[in-house]
Amino acid sequence: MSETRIQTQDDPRSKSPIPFHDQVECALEGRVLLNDPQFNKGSAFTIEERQTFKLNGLLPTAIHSLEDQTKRAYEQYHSYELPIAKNQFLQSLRDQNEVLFYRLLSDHLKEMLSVIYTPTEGDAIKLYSHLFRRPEGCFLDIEHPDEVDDIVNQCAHHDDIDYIVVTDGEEILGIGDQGVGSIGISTAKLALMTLCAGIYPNRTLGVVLDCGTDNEDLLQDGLYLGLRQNRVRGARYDQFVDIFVKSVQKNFPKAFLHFEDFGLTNARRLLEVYRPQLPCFNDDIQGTGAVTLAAVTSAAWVCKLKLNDLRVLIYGAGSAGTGIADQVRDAMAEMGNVSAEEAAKNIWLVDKPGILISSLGKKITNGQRPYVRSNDEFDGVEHTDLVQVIRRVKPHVLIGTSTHSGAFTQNVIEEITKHVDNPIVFPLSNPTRLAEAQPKDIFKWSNGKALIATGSPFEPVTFEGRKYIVAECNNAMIYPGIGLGCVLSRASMLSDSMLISAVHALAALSPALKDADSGLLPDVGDVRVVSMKVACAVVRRAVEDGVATTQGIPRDEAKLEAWVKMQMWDPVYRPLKKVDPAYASRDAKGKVGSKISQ
Ligand SMILES: NC(=O)C1=CN([C@@H]2O[C@H](COP(=O)(O)OP(=O)(O)OC[C@H]3O[C@@H](n4cnc5c(N)ncnc54)[C@H](O)[C@@H]3O)[C@@H](O)[C@H]2O)C=CC1
Ligand SMILES: CC(=O)C(=O)O
Ligand SMILES: [Mg+2]
Repeated sequence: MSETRIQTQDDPRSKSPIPFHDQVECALEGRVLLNDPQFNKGSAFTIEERQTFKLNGLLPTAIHSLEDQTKRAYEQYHSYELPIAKNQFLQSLRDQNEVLFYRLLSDHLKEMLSVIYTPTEGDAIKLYSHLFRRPEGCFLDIEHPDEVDDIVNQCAHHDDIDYIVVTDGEEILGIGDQGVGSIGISTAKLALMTLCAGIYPNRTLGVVLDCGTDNEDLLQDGLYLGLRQNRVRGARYDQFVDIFVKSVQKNFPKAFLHFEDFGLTNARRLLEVYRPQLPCFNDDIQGTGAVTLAAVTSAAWVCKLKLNDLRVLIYGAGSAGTGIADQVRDAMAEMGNVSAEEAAKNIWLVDKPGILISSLGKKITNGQRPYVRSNDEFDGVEHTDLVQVIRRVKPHVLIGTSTHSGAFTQNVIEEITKHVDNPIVFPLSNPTRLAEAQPKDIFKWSNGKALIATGSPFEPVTFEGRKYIVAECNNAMIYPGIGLGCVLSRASMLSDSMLISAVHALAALSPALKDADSGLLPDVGDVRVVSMKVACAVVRRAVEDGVATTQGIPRDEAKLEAWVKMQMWDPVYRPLKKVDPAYASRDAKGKVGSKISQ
């Protein structure tokens, strides 16, 4: 939306990278206005607005508040039984009235998060070509690279885009290659950016790079909406991604680029290529690494152990697994004042071939290489037998990022419990059905000793009358705050130290610091406050690292918090100001002509 700014020179808002919003300029009227989710207020349009924007006769007489509308929408939400139907209801609300959509979700975040994110969004992505009604986001296909630049520019609502999520759809939320339907992960991650961190919804862009799909079910599906061909790989793929990134740099030089759910062969490689070139981030590698390190840090406090004394075993050494390994290694190195190589000795990786040892040679990926062990260390051990590996390593921490449902068996949990007082066990694979173990089983098999966090939400567990809150260790707890911090500081890059600052800020909010059974990470219902605190830590570190380009960022802690909060978008209706279409900025016009909806 285009905002009218009313400021004095001393107003702290004059130094804000995100414009302040007293009023919203709008050039639309009549049905076109009602059909635009960005401006539509439905029954909440005032008498004056109904007159000014030619809405009389297009709405029932009564004027309702946003609170009334939220009540009605909540009732409607509950008239659907299946999570996927609830997901589709919320999607249609988002298509109709953006403020109401975000308000409903903000008021019921804990209840609805699993419906708009993992696991239900994974089902919606899988069914995308069958449930499709209205496009949302930006679709770029590898057969038309010369159109990328124009489309990227046209798809944006606003000339100033703050945050872009892009996926190529190869490894979606633990359910593999989902082709063009993966647009749903970009738009879902953006919805969370707005909900959890107050990023302005119209200053975001969700993108899918349609490079084909290797998912046979999709290729055989007559209703499939993407490119019906196998994935393009190699030089042509790299060129296509590069054209997209260059287009982002050209059209939206201030934007932060978030890579999501790229496949194993590309995720880390692309991050390494683009990290020095523009402010960007891979959520599955860095976001997952950061949130997991925060949960491990908080578990170490509970166990009264130092982080760098922990032995960590990671099962499933792909993007998420190696991202966690890197983050934990770097934190251990910093804390112990030792080299990364030395710190890596505390981390063991297991993948399909079993424990990663040097004789695996070319099967080892670049991301796994720092953690490869000598063959001798595992002499006499069946390399693919997790129980035997645990017997040899005696880990304090066991993390699952494998998509191998049930891999943490009773024998596995009993074995780890033999060697340490409180095993730290995180089955992080999504969706729920792919978790490496059920928290209630881990708790029972460890005699209530385990400290547990999961990738998808789980109910609290009980053992002998004791109730234990299972923390949701999902990157959604941290990437919104990191993203907000980068956007507000207009950081030229996301440095490693900014990530570590984000981790410390999150870990410091752990409820387990006060009560060991109350969860290793804050409750998802508190994520907005968490994001604000994480953003402050990221902004502060960006200034210290000299990568912040925003001028006049407050140094004082309380002022910094106020400055961050002030720039977070809230789902409330703002007065609409009529502007002449001929003079309106692009965002005041809403979607026009052939623009793809966002
Ligand atoms: N909780 C969170 O915040 C996050 C969770 N995840 C979840 O982690 C899982 C993995 O995601 P990515 O790392 O992106 O995928 P990926 O494909 O990059 O990595 C998966 C790894 O697990 C390995 N693997 C598969 N089956 C195995 C088995 N039976 N034994 C040992 N290793 C096995 C694969 O070879 C691969 O190296 C997914 O379920 C995903 O949803 C991913 C990102 C964030
Ligand atoms: C949470 C997430 O990013 C994933 O499962 O891929
Ligand atoms: Mg992901």
